[in-house]
Amino acid sequence: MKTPRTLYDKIIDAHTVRTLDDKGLILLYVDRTILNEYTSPQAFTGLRKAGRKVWNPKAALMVVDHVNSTAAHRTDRMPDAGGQRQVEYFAENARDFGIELFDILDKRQGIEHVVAPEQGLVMPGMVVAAGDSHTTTYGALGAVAFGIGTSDIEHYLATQTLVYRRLKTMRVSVTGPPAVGITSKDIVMEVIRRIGADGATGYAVEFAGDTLYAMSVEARMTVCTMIVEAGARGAVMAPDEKVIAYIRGRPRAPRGAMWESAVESWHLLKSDADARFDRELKIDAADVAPMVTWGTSPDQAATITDVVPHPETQVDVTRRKADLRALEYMGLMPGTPIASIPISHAFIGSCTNSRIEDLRDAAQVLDGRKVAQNVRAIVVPGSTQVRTQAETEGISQKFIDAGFEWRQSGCSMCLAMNDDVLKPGDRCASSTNRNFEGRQGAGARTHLMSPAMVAAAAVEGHITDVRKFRSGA
Ligand SMILES: CC(C)[C@H](C(=O)O)[C@@H](O)C(=O)O
Ligand code: SF4
Repeated sequence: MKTPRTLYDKIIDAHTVRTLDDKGLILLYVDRTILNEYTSPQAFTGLRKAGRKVWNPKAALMVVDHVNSTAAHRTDRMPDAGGQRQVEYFAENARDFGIELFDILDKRQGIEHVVAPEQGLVMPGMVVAAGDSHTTTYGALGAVAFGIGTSDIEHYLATQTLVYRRLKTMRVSVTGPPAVGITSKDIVMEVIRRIGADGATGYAVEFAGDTLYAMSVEARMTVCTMIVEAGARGAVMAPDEKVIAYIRGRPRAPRGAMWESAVESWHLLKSDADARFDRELKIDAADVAPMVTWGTSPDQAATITDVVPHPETQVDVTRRKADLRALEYMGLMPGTPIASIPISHAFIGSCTNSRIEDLRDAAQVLDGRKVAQNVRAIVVPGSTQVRTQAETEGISQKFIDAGFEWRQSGCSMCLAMNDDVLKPGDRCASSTNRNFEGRQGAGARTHLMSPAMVAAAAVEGHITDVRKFRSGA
């Protein structure tokens, strides 16, 4: 009898070129990569020095996303000289190595993790590795996907393979209907709070359970993106009919007979019923409430009805110290209700939460309301296509009417690598995924939450419970 296998193991087995040791080290075939201007330059320099070519230029796409401006009328000039050099070298590499590039003025440009699914470049059963940790996003489409470092990018480009150590497997099952107004962002933040910022280190996480399958593919991308913040080095979900419908007809999706046979094989992609996972986590969706981070690590989070915790109640000494330091950086007193913390900025964007349905959800909260006077609110669509669609649907107008700045796409204020940078002491309600010290600018304070929660905070001028803005809540 065959040993039952997890979906992760099935996909990795199907891509194993050679076993390199008896502890899970393998030579792994990788189907595709996406390159950005920030992590790829050294890889190309390495190839140039060694006089190597890219093995299969068609299996890569280059997208500018981290360093570019998101100004409404942007040009192809980058905000600073460093970014300009990166983008110019990026274009030179695209030309010299024959790889397709979506540059900053291309109407298909955007954050790589939004663009690749949008183009139909990622499909179930694939292995996708790319120079950005949030590559795990593609797990939502049934691919095993993970971030790699610069030397691995070079190895991949030259050979289409990686020296890869198999991960342990963790299944996160979320079941039952969520309470009204709860998003997949709240669910993944709750998972991270429970298992900790290193809880998934060394694991590939498979998301399972009816809750996420009842949600859209975009909502599933949010959980697969953000599980990186628990240390996961890979994410995957068995594809269902929604995934197939999502991919059908996209520019790079197969067509005709190829499509039919692909779909047939995708139906087989699931973990065996009795497959054993190294770790299991079960969450009842009804227990999840809107989540907000109060600290400087994504697991320093609380529900909207909680208060900022008292570090002295923390038994673990290391965690107590980390909590104290975080509260100092965040300028927060223990016992302060989360739903009273004033903000100076509101940011909706990032690969975690900048897809069309995130914008629709936030716009619904904003409908007929205004951003509080002392708040600067910014919305940055995940791609130029998302931006165009939001304009067609009238969503952009709702943001503008409420007092949000309507921007061009890019990573923007998710990280201080372009001109969207906060000042020391600024406090931002943010739909992003990282709240590290200085992430949005030196001395700036980040509170992670769902896009709808950011919209609600923007309106009230302080962090607040979005459920009171929701009809039916
Ligand atoms: C710049 C890049 C290396 C980085 C990542 O890998 O995640 C960035 O996208 C981030 O979100 O911090
Ligand atoms: S949006 Fe943020 S998390 Fe996503 S790739 Fe860009 S910088 Fe990284």
